[in-house]
Amino acid sequence: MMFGTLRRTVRPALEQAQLLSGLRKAQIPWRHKTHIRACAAASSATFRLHEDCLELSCGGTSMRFNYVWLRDHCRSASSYNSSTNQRNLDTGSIDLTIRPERTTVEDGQLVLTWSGGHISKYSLSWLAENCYEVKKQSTEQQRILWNSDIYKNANITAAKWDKFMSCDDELKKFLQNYLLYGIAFVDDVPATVEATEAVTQRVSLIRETTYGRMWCFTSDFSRGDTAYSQLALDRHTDTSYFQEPCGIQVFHCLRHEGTGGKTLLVDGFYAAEKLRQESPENFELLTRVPIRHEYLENTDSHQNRMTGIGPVLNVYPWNNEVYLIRYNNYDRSVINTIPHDTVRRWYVAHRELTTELRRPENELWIKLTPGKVIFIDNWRVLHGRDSFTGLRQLCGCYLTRDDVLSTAHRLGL
Ligand SMILES: C[N+](C)(C)CCCC[C@H](N)C(=O)O
Ligand SMILES: O=C(O)CCC(=O)C(=O)O
Ligand SMILES: [Fe+2]
Repeated sequence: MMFGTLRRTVRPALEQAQLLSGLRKAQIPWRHKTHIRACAAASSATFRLHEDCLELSCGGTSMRFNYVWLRDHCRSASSYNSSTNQRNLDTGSIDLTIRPERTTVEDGQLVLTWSGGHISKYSLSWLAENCYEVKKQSTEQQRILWNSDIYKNANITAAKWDKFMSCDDELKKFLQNYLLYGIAFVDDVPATVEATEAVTQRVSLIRETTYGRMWCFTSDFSRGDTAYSQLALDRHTDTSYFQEPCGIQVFHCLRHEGTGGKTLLVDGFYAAEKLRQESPENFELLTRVPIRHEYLENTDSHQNRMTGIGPVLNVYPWNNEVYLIRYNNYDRSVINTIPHDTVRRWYVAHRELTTELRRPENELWIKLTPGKVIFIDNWRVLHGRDSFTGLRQLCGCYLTRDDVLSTAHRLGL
């Protein structure tokens, strides 16, 4: 997370643990466990000063804090502006061999006195929430991974247009579903581009791309891409050719007079976790090999040339949690950044992931009808469609993930 960009209060560690235990565990077969000990609530702790770090033991957890880190994270008024949530301290001026002259634990706080007299105080709960030892065992985002049965049995209700547009609680419930499952619906939306735009703006900012801000498309080959045909599209994520693929895709079927055209949804993280369990080496390879995706369009009215580079599975290095899947066999470009033997192993790993993604029990098929707007987490859930006949008109747009998460955090999620 970039300093200064993300200004939000961090959910207290214990609250996060409670949220986790409140989820139905049986539905999250491959969720990483969060082990947050009672430390956050503890008012006392013992410490030891090592050569390059302070070791704090509280509530059965041992945490190690580097001395420069401690000085850098001082929350005193001169070091940190708590009204803008930004650092005042010049990190470049900290002596890299700094050590505290005096160390005490009083009233649930670690108190350090540095040479020169500056005093830093850290609450034990803040330290517990922010130490590596806890972070490496927790997830950044709680999710319920699903296959078709799990999703259907969860009986998630769609938000309703009227309530959604006026009531923050309805928006919050919708976003909670979106965060947990990677898909969420709003029903009874007027079948117009304007209403679709309004429903989207209730969530966050629209991300303009080469396809426009709000787009409306049909099988007219108006763009150089298979989406603009009547052909079936296998499961994929969109805009994998962006350095930062769009976070969310919104679809609203305004009209369909014909057959077919059902929407396919697959939880990419469910498949990825299966792969991790069954072939850790193949999973690991897909997190390491950089893959290029490309959008090359050269028609009379549109010239585009875009390239995005990144592995199929993106994981946070400290806890191995998957946070983004790039999977688009149509737009995947030439593989030329790895030697031939790694290429061979990559195809094996990719095949295994493909097998998981294609298991019929993992497929959720939905017929989008006028009035039903779907929001898809394009970093997690793959979409596709059945071939179709007749006039079929879809409108929608993309959103950036950061903006949507920010709305969710504002609502306390
Ligand atoms: C959604 N909309 C029709 C506007 C664009 C479709 C983009 C298709 C592209 N192959 C991709 O997967 O990113
Ligand atoms: O036509 C559809 O249902 C979806 C097509 C598609 O994958 C897209 O527009 O991104
Ligand atoms: Fe797509």
